Amino acid sequence: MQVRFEDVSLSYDGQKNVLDHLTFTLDSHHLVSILGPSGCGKSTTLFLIAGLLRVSSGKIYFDDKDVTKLDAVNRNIGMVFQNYALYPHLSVKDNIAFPLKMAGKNKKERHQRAEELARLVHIDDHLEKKPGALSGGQQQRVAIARALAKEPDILLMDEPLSNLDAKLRVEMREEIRRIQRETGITTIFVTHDQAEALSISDSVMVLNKGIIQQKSQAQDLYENPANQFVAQFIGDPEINLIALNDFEQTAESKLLQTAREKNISWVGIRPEHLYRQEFDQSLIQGKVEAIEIIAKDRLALLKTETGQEIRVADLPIDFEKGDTIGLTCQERHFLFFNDQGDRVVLADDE
Ligand SMILES: Nc1ncnc2c1ncn2[C@@H]1O[C@H](COP(=O)(O)OP(=O)(O)OP(=O)(O)O)[C@@H](O)[C@H]1O
Repeated sequence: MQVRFEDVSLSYDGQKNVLDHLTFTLDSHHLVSILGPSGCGKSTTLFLIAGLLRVSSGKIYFDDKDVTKLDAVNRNIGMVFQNYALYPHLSVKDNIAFPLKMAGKNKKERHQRAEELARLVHIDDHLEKKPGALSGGQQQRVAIARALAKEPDILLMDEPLSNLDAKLRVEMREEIRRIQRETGITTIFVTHDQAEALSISDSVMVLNKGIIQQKSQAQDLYENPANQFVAQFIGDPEINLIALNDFEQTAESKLLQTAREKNISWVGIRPEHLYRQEFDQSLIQGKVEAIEIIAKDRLALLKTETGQEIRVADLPIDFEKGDTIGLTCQERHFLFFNDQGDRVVLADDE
């Protein structure tokens, strides 16, 4: 089922738009993440799709059907929340079967379907247990199975992995991907965690302050951010935004000269794209302020003479704190931004 917003705005107080004229299409049978910082409007978007909130203006379509005014119960949606929301007094099997009971299905049918779904989410060894006897990851498996019980057209997941520890989060995100692929159900996954969104989604919609910043495939967000916000939000450690004036002019190329002519203010360079270079050929020089080595990750923090901080990742640490070193980067990795934070693609930059 395709989900389409047409110029949708939502205001909780009748004054300020929490979602501001959103227009987007989420493709059928895809897993799409809505990603953004806290308070950007992710859950609000999800609740509008679910029919738990009403738009202030605009229209929502499921395929060609206008569902803007349709109640939640008539939208055929499955929902999974952060806190699982299972019934503690019911067994795993009865939790999964509960929506079918409400729909008046007979016991045999209910149990058959619950067992089938339990197998799908790999919880079939625990059918008779109560939720309290399960781990967080197992409880979330039950919640997913329950959400799928009525064969919804769309599965909505609101930060479903936030309550799990780091290792389990990684395991469960792979599981969600697998379950989505096996069922083919259109899934909309809300998260503030970029690694989560980038790793499991067919496409990612980045929101900030109720406005869509970019909607594209994960790798594209990293390689081709539409603006400074996306460039800074995607990528860990965060991208360096270096004032063009901070570059050493001795090694300046034609591309950087063009950038100056086009009034580029900032050059974005990802920490992993910087490497060491002799002073006379380096783009930028800085004093090493800190070196951080955590397992396989190596990170250095430098400061230029003008006080600009530069993060460098994945480089051989053949220098010490206090050393001044030269750095450079291949031009194909430059990302140019103007003063308004918009991306500017220079002809030579293609
Ligand atoms: N019921 C409400 N009444 C008034 N304002 C609300 C209500 N729910 C959310 N908001 C506000 O709307 C904005 C968007 O909230 P929303 O919960 O959609 O953001 P979010 O991106 O899901 O954030 P988080 O990741 O923190 O859950 C926030 O500024 C929030 O304070």
